[in-house]
Amino acid sequence: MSIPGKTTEGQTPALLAKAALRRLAEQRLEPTPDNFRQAYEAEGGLPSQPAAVAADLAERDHDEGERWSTLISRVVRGAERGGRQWTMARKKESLQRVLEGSRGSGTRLHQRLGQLIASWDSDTLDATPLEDTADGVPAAATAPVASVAANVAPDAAPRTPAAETWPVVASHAVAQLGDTAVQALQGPGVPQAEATQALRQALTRAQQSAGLPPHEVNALQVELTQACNQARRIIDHRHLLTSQLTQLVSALTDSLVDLAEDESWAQGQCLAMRHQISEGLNRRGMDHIQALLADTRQRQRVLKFEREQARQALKSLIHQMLQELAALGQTTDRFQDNLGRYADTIGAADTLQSLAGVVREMVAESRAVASVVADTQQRLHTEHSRATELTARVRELEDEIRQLSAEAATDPLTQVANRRGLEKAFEAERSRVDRSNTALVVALLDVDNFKKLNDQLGHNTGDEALRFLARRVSECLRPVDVVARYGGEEFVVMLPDTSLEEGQAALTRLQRTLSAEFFTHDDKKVFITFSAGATLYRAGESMEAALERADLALYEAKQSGKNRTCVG
Ligand SMILES: Nc1nc2c(ncn2[C@@H]2O[C@H](COP(=O)(O)OP(=O)(O)OP(=O)(O)O)[C@@H](O)[C@H]2O)c(=O)[nH]1
Repeated sequence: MSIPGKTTEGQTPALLAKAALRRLAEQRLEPTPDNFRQAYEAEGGLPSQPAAVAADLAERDHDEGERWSTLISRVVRGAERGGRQWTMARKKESLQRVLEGSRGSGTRLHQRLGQLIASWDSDTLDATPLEDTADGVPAAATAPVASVAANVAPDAAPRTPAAETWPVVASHAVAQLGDTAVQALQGPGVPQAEATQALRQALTRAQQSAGLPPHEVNALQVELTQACNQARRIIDHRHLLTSQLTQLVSALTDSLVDLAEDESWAQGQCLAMRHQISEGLNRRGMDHIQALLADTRQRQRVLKFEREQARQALKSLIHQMLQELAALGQTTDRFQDNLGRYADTIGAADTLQSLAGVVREMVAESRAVASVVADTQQRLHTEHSRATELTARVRELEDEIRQLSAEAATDPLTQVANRRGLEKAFEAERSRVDRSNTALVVALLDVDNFKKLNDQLGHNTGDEALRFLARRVSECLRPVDVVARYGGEEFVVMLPDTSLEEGQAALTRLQRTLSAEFFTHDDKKVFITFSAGATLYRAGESMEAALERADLALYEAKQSGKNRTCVG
């Protein structure tokens, strides 16, 4: 610090120093060298900045001017240069935002302008052609625009600077999307392995791309686009295969009808399969149809075995009867022969005694023949009854097997109608409503907290709960009402000739009844409730349309506390 020897007012340096210390004390400032110098200069009426400081400031000012003029030249050049992603309008808009968002700080303004220009610089006209997104913005432009927009957004509530968050989010997104794509590509085959490897490599390079020069960024973008196109081709191909597979299964179900031993057996199952396929491939539907087919197959196998046994028994019975008849024939033939012999003997008999002997023989033999005939008759009668029984059983079994096709319309677990049965019933109800112009309530029922029940008491108890519910609903409603399992823990109920208010009241009554009951499973008492949504069928609409409204009402019932019926 330089202290001048004498002031203009003739005060000595010692006096000035004392006055400076007093000033510091009055202003409660610490006696640091800078504070003391300023107080000393103030007391002495000296210029407040020494020449060295002024020179220093002038130098800094010059540097600052240089820095800004370089930056502004870059802004001007950048603004004049065309770009693929950074259009003129976008550049103008971003520049505006940077200026508005950094008004309070020159340093920040400088820094953000620098970032913005760097982003413009990385956008060159020879970049790889990009695919347009639906809203017309080039897909690859989204990332830089988003990142810069985030960087230059005006400050609002305190938040982490976008420049710090964006790389973290982007890196996370790349990792997650990469994993998802790689998983989607999984499968045997060289193309899959190649596409997976290409995608992995491109993504790894993308994650390490921070600070790459513009031309390398462009190369990386090309690599990423190629890897994604390769992956997309494989996934598209998979979609195609799935739809072809669906068509194939559909064609197979048709030909199964022709190949089946008895058309009606296969027909029901094939119709159920075809119906399921037409509804689209979903996991629940596929599980359902597989269970249905497995159950039907198993029951048919048992019935066919029984029928075969009955047929065999009938065959051996008929064989036995033929033997009996043959044996009888032999006996009667022999008797016939003997009768001729007896006639000769009687003709030649010359004494009463010899005549009596022949007659005795004849009577004995005819008694024996009569007894054989009676026995045979008795046996044939018994065998005939047995054969009649067996024939009836074979017919019965064949009827049962045939009936299994009808059971493709019945849910094997709950024994109420399944979807196919429901559709049939709906068609019948619909034409009845159209004919008689009466009201039809369509309701969707859903067991409450069923997942919890399954989790806590086991899947078997869950199945039992569904059986119990289906039984109780069927018992409590009128015989004309239709109950069907819609899938999982959902049931559809159709109440013909019923107003919406009556339908709601009936379902609410059912809910109260059920709330007071329980079923036992493995010695445990199990209580279940259900929520319902009901709607009035509107003439001409599809079942799905009515169920959609019922579903909305069901949602309301669930949301408003469950175990209740809402209408929609
Ligand atoms: N035991 C058994 N469970 C089934 C069957 N079909 C579906 N489920 C189960 O039913 C449960 C349905 O659960 P969610 O859809 O979450 O419904 P929730 O637990 O009843 O909940 P809320 O409907 O909101 O009351 C799932 O756990 C399914 O696995 C079935 O045939 N048997």
